[in-house]
Amino acid sequence: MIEFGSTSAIPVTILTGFLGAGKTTLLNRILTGNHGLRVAVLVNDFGSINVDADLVVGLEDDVMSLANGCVCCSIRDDLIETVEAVLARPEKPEYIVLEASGVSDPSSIAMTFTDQKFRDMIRLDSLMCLVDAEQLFAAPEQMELKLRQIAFSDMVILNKVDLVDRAAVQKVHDWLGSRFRRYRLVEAVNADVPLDILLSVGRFAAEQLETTIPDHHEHGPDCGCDHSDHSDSFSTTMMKAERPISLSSLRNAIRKLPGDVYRLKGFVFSEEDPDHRILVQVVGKRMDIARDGAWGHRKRETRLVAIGAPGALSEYELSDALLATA
Ligand SMILES: Nc1nc2c(ncn2[C@@H]2O[C@H](COP(=O)(O)OP(=O)(O)OP(=O)(O)O)[C@@H](O)[C@H]2O)c(=O)[nH]1
Repeated sequence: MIEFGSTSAIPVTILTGFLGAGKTTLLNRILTGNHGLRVAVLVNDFGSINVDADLVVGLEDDVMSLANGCVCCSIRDDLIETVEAVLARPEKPEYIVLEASGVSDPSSIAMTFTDQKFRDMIRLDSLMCLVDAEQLFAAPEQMELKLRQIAFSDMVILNKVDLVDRAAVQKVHDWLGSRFRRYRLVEAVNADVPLDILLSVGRFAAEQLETTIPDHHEHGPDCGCDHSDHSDSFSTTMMKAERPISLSSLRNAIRKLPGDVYRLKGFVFSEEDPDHRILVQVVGKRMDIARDGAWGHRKRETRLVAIGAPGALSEYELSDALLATA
């Protein structure tokens, strides 16, 4: 049985959910919310560029970035060291929020936070899972992971309900209801949920980690293999370019990406608007390309990261696809 820390322990909220479900969006809501807490933020991106850390509002120097791996496995030690560093700060945080990578298994992360080592210092408050109402049934080969992310959480935020009709929302409810005996769910648009169901709710219960994962008939029963570093299920590819690229060509190239590229995100130095950073967000087949702030003192360059099935895209193919047409 896992023991909880003392009541003076710093609460921790973990945000989990599949790639692109809305974790950073929720994190930003928490950070801009009216709670008056000194929050330490840990952001984990599976790819080698931590785009998310760059998108966290107003805390440029205060975000602890964990990139190039997943905190549930390959860079778990980095997570432990980062938590130790946060706890050693002269001005201790009053709250810790971790945005896990979209490929992570939350049970392993929860175990890090409930470890004896941190017993009196931190207390796992809640493990929240963002679910993308539009994309939940996309990439059925990843359903086992999506189920694990939901199963180990104490709250599901069914996000992006603006992108689907009520019948599709009901389909998600029915699907969850047929797999989980009990679950808590709140629907949201842009992860807009009340702060009082997010922070210091004390919902996490150690029993969550003993949950059995429902069968996922979409892809047969659990294969039982070792998902130790996700390399058997995911690959990540990065692209950097210093010369400006054409946005219209980029749009065309993105439309042609293979279907097993689940996520593409990053910043573009564009021909059309060279003074502003362009933010690219691709989740499944949905693409959003929008003007971000001025480059200011930042280096003008394109940095994009793609995550997909193993071998979905080589570095060469990504650069070729995105630059050849520039
Ligand atoms: N239409 C719509 N878009 C949303 C909503 N929530 C988030 N988005 C968009 O979805 C994209 C992905 O959102 P993020 O918050 O970056 O998702 P994430 O889970 O942090 O992504 P990863 O860290 O890459 O796994 C962004 O373009 C968001 O603006 C929503 O409720 N509705």
